Amino acid sequence: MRGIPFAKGHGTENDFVVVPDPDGELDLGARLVTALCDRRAGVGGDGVLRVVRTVHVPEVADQAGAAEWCMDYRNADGSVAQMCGNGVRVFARYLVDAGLAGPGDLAVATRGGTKRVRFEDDGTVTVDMGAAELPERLARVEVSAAGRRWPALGVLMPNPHAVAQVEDLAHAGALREAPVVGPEGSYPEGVNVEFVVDRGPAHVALRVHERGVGETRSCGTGAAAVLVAARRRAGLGPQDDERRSWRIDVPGGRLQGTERADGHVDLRGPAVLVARGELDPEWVAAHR
Ligand SMILES: N[C@@H](CCC[C@H](N)C(=O)O)C(=O)O
Repeated sequence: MRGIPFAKGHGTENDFVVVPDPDGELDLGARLVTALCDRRAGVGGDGVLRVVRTVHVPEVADQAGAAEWCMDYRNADGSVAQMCGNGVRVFARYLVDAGLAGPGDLAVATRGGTKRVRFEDDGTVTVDMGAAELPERLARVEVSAAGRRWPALGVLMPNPHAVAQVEDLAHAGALREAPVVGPEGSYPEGVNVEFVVDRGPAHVALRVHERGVGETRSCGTGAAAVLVAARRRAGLGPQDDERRSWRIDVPGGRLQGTERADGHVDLRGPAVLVARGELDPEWVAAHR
């Protein structure tokens, strides 16, 4: 029996198992996703990126005219999320590397809408992440971790984030458990939490605890949410030209975010393919 192909990649050390399934034939249940992401008994990753033609994914099939390929993203616990900002760069890199797309700009369908991707001359990849939403009901949430509590800003990118400005990233503690975000019920579908410190003008650093994963080395949608929160904190809106571009340091590297006048955030960063291989079909069958 032939093995099922896969690749392994990362963007600022937010790592993914990439599983090509062009015609939507793979039964990618939560059990298999969890097993693939297991760092000891599986391939290991923060999530899975299924590479599938958009027409075969009913939730996003309306994007098929704009984007041939859909990034079907799953968190390491098997849950589904709207978008993955680091994942979409790795996904685009995979499409080109596998000959499924040309090397020019391309569009990727996601549950969070169609994303435009651009390959830069220096090898980095820029993604139009769309515009952040800052709902009034999430304007004053609160994050608690390691015995401390901070006010936070809720940002939808479009997946849910709570951004807390802290004095020291170490104050968030070990982050082995999810930070508590209140008031209770603010995020009925769970939340990604970013802890942020200022590093200088238009320069921040963050740590993140991701919904469905735990602490990760980077989060692209989180970085975009942090950029928007930082600009708003500085009194800057999308129309303000001052400090549009920010350096965003994450534990796994550096991202660059730019808020455009239309409110969209362009996020630029690395996209690395590390390995290709075949999954043992018997192992896959045992984890369905
Ligand atoms: N690491 C991702 C975000 C992945 C989804 C997130 N855990 C969620 O459930 O919303 C990124 O780079 O954006």
